[in-house]
Amino acid sequence: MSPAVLVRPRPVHRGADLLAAYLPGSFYYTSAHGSLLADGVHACVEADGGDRARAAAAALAAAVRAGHDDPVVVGAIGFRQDGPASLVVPAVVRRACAPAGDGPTAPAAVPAWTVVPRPEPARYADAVRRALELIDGAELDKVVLGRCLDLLSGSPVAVPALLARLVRADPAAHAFAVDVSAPGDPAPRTLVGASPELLVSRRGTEVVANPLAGSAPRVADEARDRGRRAALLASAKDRAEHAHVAAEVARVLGRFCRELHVPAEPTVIGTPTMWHLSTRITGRIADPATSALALAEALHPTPAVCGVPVDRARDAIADLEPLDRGYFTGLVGWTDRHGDGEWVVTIRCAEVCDAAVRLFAGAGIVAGSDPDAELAETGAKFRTLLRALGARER
Ligand SMILES: C=C(O[C@H]1C=CC=C(C(=O)O)[C@@H]1O)C(=O)O
Repeated sequence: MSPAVLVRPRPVHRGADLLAAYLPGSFYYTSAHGSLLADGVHACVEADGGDRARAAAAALAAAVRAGHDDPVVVGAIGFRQDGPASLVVPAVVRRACAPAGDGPTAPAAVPAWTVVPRPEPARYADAVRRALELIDGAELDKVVLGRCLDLLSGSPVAVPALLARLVRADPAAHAFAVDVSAPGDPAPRTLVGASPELLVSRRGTEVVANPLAGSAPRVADEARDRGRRAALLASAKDRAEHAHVAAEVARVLGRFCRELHVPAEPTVIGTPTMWHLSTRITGRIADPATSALALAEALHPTPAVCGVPVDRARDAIADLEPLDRGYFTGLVGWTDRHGDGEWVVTIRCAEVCDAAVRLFAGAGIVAGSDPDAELAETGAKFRTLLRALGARER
């Protein structure tokens, strides 16, 4: 007689089905490694002001004791340590090994959007000038300054259709949708985006981070587009901007890894809208108790979203950016009870609440940055979301 089946095979879903099943309130995440759709709340993970990795590990252990057979912590953490966070152990998690893949996507309806830049573009360029003064005065080496676009439509935004367009537009991106509703919100609030930047992943002992910094907007003409890519790779200013991030990510991961491979030179990766300098760093974790979320918390905020030195950059951001970033430039992802997981930098994203959408884009400022070019770069970064929303590009 054949032995009893002790392990029930976990249902494996199709990536496209998980995307189709997403509804606001769920957590959705997809990358080249697969997709995850999570529903309901088994437990909230609370950790005021940090050590969320420890709180997540405790919540996962409690979920196992309560009989949850495959608990995962999913969610988003804001830019500031004392900022917002939305982390839960969901009641139900469905996974697909493959990403969402191709599939039909209804073209974006073309609603009449009212668009308000915050701050005004000229004020953003002024803030970049002031950051350059701080850099000239040797107070800072790098700071990332962001700006927002507030869009208002005549009717509520269909978040599932927006998410599907983001996933289909760039299957290589890490696309996500997270419920970030807060008390006082007039309607459910969703953080939705397609980040090109892997903060860190851990699978077994393998650790991967893929910092990006140093960017050029893409153009339709192929020859000019190739020229921009080559110019980015040759740009001393962009290489310096990138080196800060790669060095800091390598330094932090070096504390946790027994092997670390850091390529000496950046490469260029492309999204449909941008070229970016990229360094793929790989390592082997020294202590298996260090979870993907613990690594992510140690790395955040990297100089891809904050700056160097980090405390002065934080102060400069607080002084020079008129809006609180909230979840923008934080992290989104998941971690499981084995410590495996994947966390991305919360960029190329928007918060959607009923008919209102806030987009965020930032750019790294270093010696040699040009305020108008940084304004144009942030404008180009908005295109990921503007295209998916069917709004006019700016
Ligand atoms: C802060 C953003 O991008 C960061 C990540 C990649 C490249 C960046 C840059 O070239 O400035 C930024 O550091 C954003 O897209 O909003």
